[in-house]
Amino acid sequence: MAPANGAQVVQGSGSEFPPSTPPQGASASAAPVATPQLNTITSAELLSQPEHSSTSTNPSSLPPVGLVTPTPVQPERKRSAAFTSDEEAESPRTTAKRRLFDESAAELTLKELTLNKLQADAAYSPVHEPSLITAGAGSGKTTVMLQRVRHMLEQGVPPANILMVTFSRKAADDLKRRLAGVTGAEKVTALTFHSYCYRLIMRNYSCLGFTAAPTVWGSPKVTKAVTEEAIRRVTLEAARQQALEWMHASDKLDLHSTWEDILEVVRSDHPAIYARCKDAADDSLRREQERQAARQCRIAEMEAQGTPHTGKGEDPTSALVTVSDHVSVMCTLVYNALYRHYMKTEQPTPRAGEPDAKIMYQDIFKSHNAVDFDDLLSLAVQLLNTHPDVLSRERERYKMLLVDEFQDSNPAQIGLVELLQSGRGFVTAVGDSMQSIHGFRGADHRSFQLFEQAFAPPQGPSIRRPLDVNFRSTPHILAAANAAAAETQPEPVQILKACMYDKITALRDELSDRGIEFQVMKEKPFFERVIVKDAMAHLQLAVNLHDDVAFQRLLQRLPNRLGGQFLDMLRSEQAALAAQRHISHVSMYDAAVSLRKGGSMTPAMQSNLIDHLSFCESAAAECLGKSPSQALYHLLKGSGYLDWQQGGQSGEGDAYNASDDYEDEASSGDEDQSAWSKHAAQELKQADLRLHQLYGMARRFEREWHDTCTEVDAPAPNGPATLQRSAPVDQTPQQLPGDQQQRTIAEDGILQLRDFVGRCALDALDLQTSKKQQGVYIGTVHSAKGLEWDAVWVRSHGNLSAELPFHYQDPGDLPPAPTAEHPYVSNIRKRLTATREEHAAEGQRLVYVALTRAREHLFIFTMRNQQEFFWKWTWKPRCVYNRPSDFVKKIKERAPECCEVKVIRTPHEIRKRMPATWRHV
Ligand SMILES: Nc1ncnc2c1ncn2[C@@H]1O[C@H](COP(=O)(O)OP(=O)(O)OP(=O)(O)O)[C@@H](O)[C@H]1O
Repeated sequence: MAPANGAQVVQGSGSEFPPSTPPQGASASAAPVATPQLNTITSAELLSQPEHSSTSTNPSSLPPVGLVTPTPVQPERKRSAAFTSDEEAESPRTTAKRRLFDESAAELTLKELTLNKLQADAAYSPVHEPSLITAGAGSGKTTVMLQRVRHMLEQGVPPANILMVTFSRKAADDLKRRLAGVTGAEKVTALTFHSYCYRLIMRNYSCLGFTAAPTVWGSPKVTKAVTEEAIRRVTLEAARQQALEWMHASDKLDLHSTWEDILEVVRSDHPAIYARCKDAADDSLRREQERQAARQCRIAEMEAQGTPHTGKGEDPTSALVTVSDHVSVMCTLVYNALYRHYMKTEQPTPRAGEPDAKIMYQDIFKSHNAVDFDDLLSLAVQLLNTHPDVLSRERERYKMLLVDEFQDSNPAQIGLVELLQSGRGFVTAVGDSMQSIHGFRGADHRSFQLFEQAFAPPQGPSIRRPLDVNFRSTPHILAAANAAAAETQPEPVQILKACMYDKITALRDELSDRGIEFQVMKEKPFFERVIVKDAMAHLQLAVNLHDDVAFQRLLQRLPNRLGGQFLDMLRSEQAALAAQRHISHVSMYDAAVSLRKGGSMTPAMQSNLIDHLSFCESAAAECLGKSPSQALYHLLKGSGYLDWQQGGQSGEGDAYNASDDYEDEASSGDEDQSAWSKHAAQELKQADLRLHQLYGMARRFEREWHDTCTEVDAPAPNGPATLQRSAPVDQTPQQLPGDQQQRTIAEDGILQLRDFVGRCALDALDLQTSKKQQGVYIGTVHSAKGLEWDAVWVRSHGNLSAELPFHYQDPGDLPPAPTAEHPYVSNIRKRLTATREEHAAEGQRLVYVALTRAREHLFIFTMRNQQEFFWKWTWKPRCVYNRPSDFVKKIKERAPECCEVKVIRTPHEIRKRMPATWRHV
């Protein structure tokens, strides 16, 4: 039988590998486990084949790092077949497009792949043994991980017990996609670290002190507002403590005195100071009121002219500001005045223990029943550490754990893996230290060592499984990548692919001959669209009435919207209620209920408020027993939003071009829709394609959810008693009687809805990529990690390391640190000033990742001159001269045979035409 990659293979005999033992817990008398029926090559055969001379598994025969050993053998891939076979029958344009953009055409399915010896060793080692697969880019690490899952399934591990974890949603989807066709694989769970943690927290929220399943907040706007609020609260609290110390002589004050008490004492003991501060604070209040009044007038004028007020520019996070600004200004002024006063009269005593901004920050989230995206991991670890029952349930549920891209794990992620697998080690980790590009957000470069310390048996054999052949890129591409990263010692890899350098010019000629245009995909992310945000706010409110961001959004976006004047009343009511109840935060919903009872409003406002609240209150009940897609439809209908959209009255400035980013997720793979579901989908489609797309996402989520959550969950402390399901929720399960059945379906629905809302919140924060196959994918190197394309264009200017999310800055360029900087702020400062060496090394790895994404064609652009905006205390445009990146120079020096240098346009033209120039390669 001819192997897919041109190598001769023999059927695996089973004697080559240690015989597999059944997974722990299986009966000792169980029938012997079948040897994997996959083609394998013995090392002897490998060595005996001339075309594989460079793939010897003897480490001493590996070429020196940075050198490439091209061989004349090119593995036959599906892609190659597609290039030659039916080409004549197709129009030239279609063929060329398919060649460039059809990712799936380039891929061999798992069953078709023939693993080499090292890959087979790694994939088929006993499933209950820990394994650390480390190798360079394109060497098949992910492929081996998937083969290992397939092996586990063949060994009888229940699919529901297998959890694959990776770093982005796209990568998780990709794992599932590549497993398609393997029996049982649809029930295997593939999640990102964050979504796993969110699921865990959502099912056990009360153990962490939440009142309901928390909402995930992570958008930069929200976190910035919370950070500001936390810093303000910390500053005020520190000032309060200091003011108390200065005024210790006053018998009217003690440790628990509030700012109101302090102000009262200042008013009686220091009337002059008080009067000065009060005047200044009143002045600032008056100015704020004038600003608000002017804004109201503008809105009223716009409405009178028939111009819809879109709410654009309004900051939904302003809802987070709960401490009255006026009080805050007053306190700061008094603090400063007291400081000056006591500095003159006596030596101030040193401050007492500083309040912690991080704790304050988390408290603010908790008071909103929300969690910060970045805290999901540490909260999950905290949960598992403090609740052994939850931990043992999780260990029981996911016995087998496989982690991709392990080099990017941070300490919390490593801790999570250790917790879930401590004492047994049914865990496989896969990674490449050369591709560690998340150091800026805390990834720990010692992750492999920590893994070995945790799971390798002290005196036993090594658990490292190296791989040695790059199956992805042409020799020239790999030589260029190795040259670019030469100083950072990449894992050595050899080449199995033939040189395809001559094809680069062929591709260029082909493109221009056929008039193919590049389609640039740089859409506004789906979850950033106004209509999608509106629809999501409906769902968010249904699962958490106290989600202020969603509450405020609907307040201002639904047809009977309540304007800015009402919002001001609501905020004052929130502050008043919080003060009255001696708590830090009262939700907008609670404040609105209080206003409904007796607020001084106009009758129109009153009636709109009553309508709005009755919709919000019925939303949660409405969703009980409904799947996310059903809930979405019913909520949009119930609030009047759907009809409003159908009437085309929303008048949003979010013009939608149907060809932009629409994917018909509702129909694909969803053939067994009920008549009701078809009708709902149709109605949503008529209203707006994006609503239809969201509905499709919900349907897809439901199918996956049922695939991966069908086993019985042990009763969670706050979750439903049972989660038994075998049928989709729009069909009635037969096995449960009466009330119990009703209750289970209802609880199941709300749990599923929460899960869906959480998933969408995480997706909105994940790297935004389109799933569209057609067109050029444009993204960051970070978002391209783990993926591959036939042709890759890399834009380089200066140095790619300048593209790292945290720029290196000379400490001298940073604003001077205040004398008493809070530790939280100094931490951020420290991250900003990572050493120049650390930054440069991560930049080099970034280059390596970028270049190794290419299968056959790699273009690197360096612009000599370009207009740039750069940050130097102010935004200023200026034209800068770019010296070629260091890595471009390195490639030219070390691998000159690999590159062709070509000037494609004058700098002026490039400047004028970017990004359209990308079309004219
Ligand atoms: N034994 C094999 N025969 C043929 N092709 C293979 C083999 N192993 C892997 N490949 C192909 O090589 C390419 C790279 O594989 P994979 O993505 O698993 O590598 P990786 O090591 O995870 O890469 P990276 O570190 O860059 O993410 C894929 O197209 C895969 O199908």
